[in-house]
Parts: sequence; C-alpha cells; structure tokens
Amino acid sequence: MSTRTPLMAGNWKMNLNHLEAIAHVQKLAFALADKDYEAVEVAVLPPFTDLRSVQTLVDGDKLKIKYGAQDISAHDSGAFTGEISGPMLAKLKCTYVAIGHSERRQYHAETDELVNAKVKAAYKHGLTPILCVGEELEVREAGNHVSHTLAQVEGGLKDLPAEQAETVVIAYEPVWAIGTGKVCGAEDAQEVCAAIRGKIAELYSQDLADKVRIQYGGSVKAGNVAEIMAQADIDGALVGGASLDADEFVKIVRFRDQ
Ligand SMILES: O=C[C@H](O)COP(=O)(O)O
Repeated sequence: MSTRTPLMAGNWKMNLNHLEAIAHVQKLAFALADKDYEAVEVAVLPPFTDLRSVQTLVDGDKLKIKYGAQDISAHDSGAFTGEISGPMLAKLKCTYVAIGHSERRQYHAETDELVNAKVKAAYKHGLTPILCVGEELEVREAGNHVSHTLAQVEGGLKDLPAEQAETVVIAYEPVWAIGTGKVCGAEDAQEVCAAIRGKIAELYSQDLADKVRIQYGGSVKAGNVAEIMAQADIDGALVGGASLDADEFVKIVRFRDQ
C-alpha cells in the first residue's frame, strides 16, 4: 500500500484573470474541508498575473490550498524579456512549478535540455517541479510511447541529486488526451506510470522511486478520476479544463466518493 499523498493540481493554463482567480480559490476553500486536505494535497497553478492575488488570499485566510506557477525561467535574473524567475516565484511563496508542459514543448520549442535547466532552477529556489512528460499521438500509434516518455524523464532529471529527485512530481500527460476529451485508458496510463517509476528506480533507487509522486493528466474529470486513481502507480492528477469549474475540481479532489 502506497504511503504517497495524492496530489490534485489544477493547471488553469491561460484562463482566469486575477479577480476571477480570487473568486475561484474562495469557492474551492469554501467547499473543501479539513478531511479533504488530510487525504489529498490540493494545488492550483494560475497564470503568473494571478499569483500575488492568490498568495494574499491564501496567506490572509490561512487556506490549506497550495499554489504554484505554470513555468519558470532557467535564469535567475537579467535580460530575458517576458520570463519569470525562480526568485520571483519563491518570493510569492509558490510551492510548485509545472515544467515542460506539452504546450510549452510544442508552442515554445522547449527541449529536454531546457526542461532540465528549469528543474534545476526550481530546486535552487526551493520550488517543487511538476515535470510534465508524455507522447504525441503518432508516437503512441507507433508503439513508442514508453521509450519516448522515459527519455523525457531521463532528460528532465539529468544530473539531479537524489535529495532533490525524491521530491519531484512527474506528470504523465499523453498529448493526444489533453483537452480532447479522449482520456487514456486507466490501464494504459498505469503501464507508462509504472515504467516511469521503474526508470526512476534505475536512475536512483527503488526506495527513492517509491517516494516520487506520479500524476496522470489528460481530460481528467469527476467521472473518470476514480478509475485512474485506482491504479497502483498513479498518485494524483494534473487537471486542465475541469479545474476551471470549482465544483468539478472539488469532486476530483474527492475521487474516493466518485
Ligand atoms: O495540465 C493539464 C493537462 O494539460 C490536461 O489538460 P485537460 O485536463 O484539459 O485535458
């Protein structure tokens, strides 16, 4: 029986302005009770422009919801127009930062090398990376989904010391299941998540791999979350579209009731 605490994280992507963010987090906080937080870690990943408002609300009302960013610069400061650094996110008391999301890899040409540099930047500033990996449809159709995803895991964790790697969160998100309504079958997701844990055991140790949380992401909603969470190597979900509906996200957090 796993002792890993499930992590349900809502990746809002480029949705909800800072005023909407406040209303949304207030709704989540109103609905979630202590027993929810005892069973599951709950986090939201708003756009950068919302983070200060979310921080103020979480601090002011002593909420148990954690929050983080959707990206981080590999650099600490300097002439990098449009980027947001680790020190800036740390100052906002972010807990998490998503790194290497498929939309960043696809639209911003992020490579495993850059993803690896961002993972290191996150740890340098006390942030926990949610390292996103997963294959495109043609890779799955060719039967190369496991090797493709494991190469991304290896690339993202390259030269990362064990004391950092043991707290990393890996999000397995098959690209063809993101925002499409096509959820990856629970057993198919488990196949890849088990392989990811095996790769981490190979890179570090079985003991360390057993501590790492592996999320599934891709069209997760209240109606399918229980089946996904029943898989041995799936320790949470990175939820996109369904996290924008507070009631739906609360149901996902309460996956045991679905
Ligand atoms: O980060 C979240 C994933 O990209 C999943 O998005 P989705 O739940 O809208 O399919």
